[in-house]
Amino acid sequence: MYLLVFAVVFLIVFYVWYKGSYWHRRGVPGPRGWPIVGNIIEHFLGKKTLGQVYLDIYRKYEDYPFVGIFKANTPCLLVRDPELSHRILVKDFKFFQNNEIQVNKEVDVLFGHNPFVLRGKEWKDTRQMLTPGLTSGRLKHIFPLISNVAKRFVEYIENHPTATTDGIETRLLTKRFTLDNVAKTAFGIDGKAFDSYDKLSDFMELADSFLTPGSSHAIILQLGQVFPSLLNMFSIKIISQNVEDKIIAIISDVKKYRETHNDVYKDYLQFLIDLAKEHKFTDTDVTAHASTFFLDGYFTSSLILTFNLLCLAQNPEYQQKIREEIKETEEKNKGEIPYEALPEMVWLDACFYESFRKYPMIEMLMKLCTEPYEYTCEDPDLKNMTMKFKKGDHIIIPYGMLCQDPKYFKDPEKYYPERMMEKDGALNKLFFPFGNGPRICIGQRLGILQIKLGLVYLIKNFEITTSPKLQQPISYCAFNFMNEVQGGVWLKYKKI
Ligand code: HEM
Repeated sequence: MYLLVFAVVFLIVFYVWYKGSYWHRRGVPGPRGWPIVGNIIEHFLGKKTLGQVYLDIYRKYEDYPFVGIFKANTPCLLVRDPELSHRILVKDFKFFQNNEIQVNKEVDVLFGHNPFVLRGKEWKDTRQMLTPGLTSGRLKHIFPLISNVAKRFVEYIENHPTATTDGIETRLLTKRFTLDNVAKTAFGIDGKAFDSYDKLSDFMELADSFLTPGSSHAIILQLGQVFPSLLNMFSIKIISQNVEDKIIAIISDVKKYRETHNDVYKDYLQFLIDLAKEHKFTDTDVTAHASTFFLDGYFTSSLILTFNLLCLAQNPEYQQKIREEIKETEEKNKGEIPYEALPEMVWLDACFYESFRKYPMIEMLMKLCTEPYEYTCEDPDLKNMTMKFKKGDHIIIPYGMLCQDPKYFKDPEKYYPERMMEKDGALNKLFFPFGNGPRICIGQRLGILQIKLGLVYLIKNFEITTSPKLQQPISYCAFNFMNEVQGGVWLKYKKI
């Protein structure tokens, strides 16, 4: 009996030691991992986001090009050397083609068609097929639709009962704007997001169930992030059947309407309907691709717009610089801000990217090694070490951590848009808010367009300040895929 107990205890201890020493056995430095929780106990306890836990480790190992850590029971390599990140995303992408998250397309029909979760040839073909729907030429047609939504956005704030008193919770406010944009441009319907001050329209309710902190979708997505094989292993759907059915029904109705009316449409849905004829898609396929636009276009852009407004409310001198730039641009363009003028607005551009840096939407990109690869660090500031990647290795690209590293961004806590005006300031090896390389965000032009247009309309019409209801310094909700502000972002809007 004693022998049996001893053998069991020995096996458990050996197992714990063996699992926990995984990276040491591969010659990679890093903290020891504990059973089940790995190195992310603070995340499980709700004290920190996953990104904040990684940031602590990133800072602790400042001389190393990479660190071996454990995300619960999954060993992951936290890359610190920006050159290695660049090689993984861009130069040597063929060795690291897949994102970590895996979704069963048969089970999760809508999310499963998103290029972000697709792999191999299917990813390549889908991406190639969808990209022409988001070119600059197509966006020019979408521009007037978004401008109209932006006008309603302004009216909504003008009449908002608490705009100048308690302020408006701006995370929800910006979601109203991007939801109406997405409803119009991807679904061809009116999202009715600005119809009420306290209630959500049906479409908004549907959309808000995705990814909103605490919602079942958000929790499942977060679980999928911590335990990457879980979704696939147990055939768990991120988008519930109920939501899926409703979205499919909306698209089928719009499609039927268009088939019986001869009007000309130039939106993204029409691009998909035309594509469907060529590729013999079902309604479900069309809906799935429209949902990619919906999921990726609605949530991300509203979050970035919120952070932009927060930064400008905290730094009114930059708000004023953008206001003057809007005036100058309008004077040159007969009182209008045309599509072509947006990229030329240098203060708008610098403030946009600096907000992105100061408040990263996500802390990291998760990648998988798809073919063995070897890398030797040659940065004189980091240890001269070699990493031998194996197929299946999980990799953390520390996008948000680089943004907060004083080695690369002086006084990272400071909001200083001028840094983005310096040569190569905005997009480079250290700063890649839309990812980089062959998997770079396909919707970045649309994201930039709707955020900048929203900013132009709001800054032109309102003086934006922080409300006493805003909890400062801000903190993030621990259990969320993206960085969501705890307690909301309360800002005041005074009509100019
Ligand atoms: C400001 C808004 C946005 C931000 C910050 C953003 C950011 C990102 C990031 C960081 C990635 C991962 C890139 C990588 O793995 O290297 C990504 C991928 C993607 N984004 Fe966006 N995005 C935004 C808006 C949009 C919009 C509006 C759409 C669609 C209309 C979109 C569609 C996608 C798709 C389909 C992918 C997957 C690409 C692939 O794996 O091939 N995004 N985005």
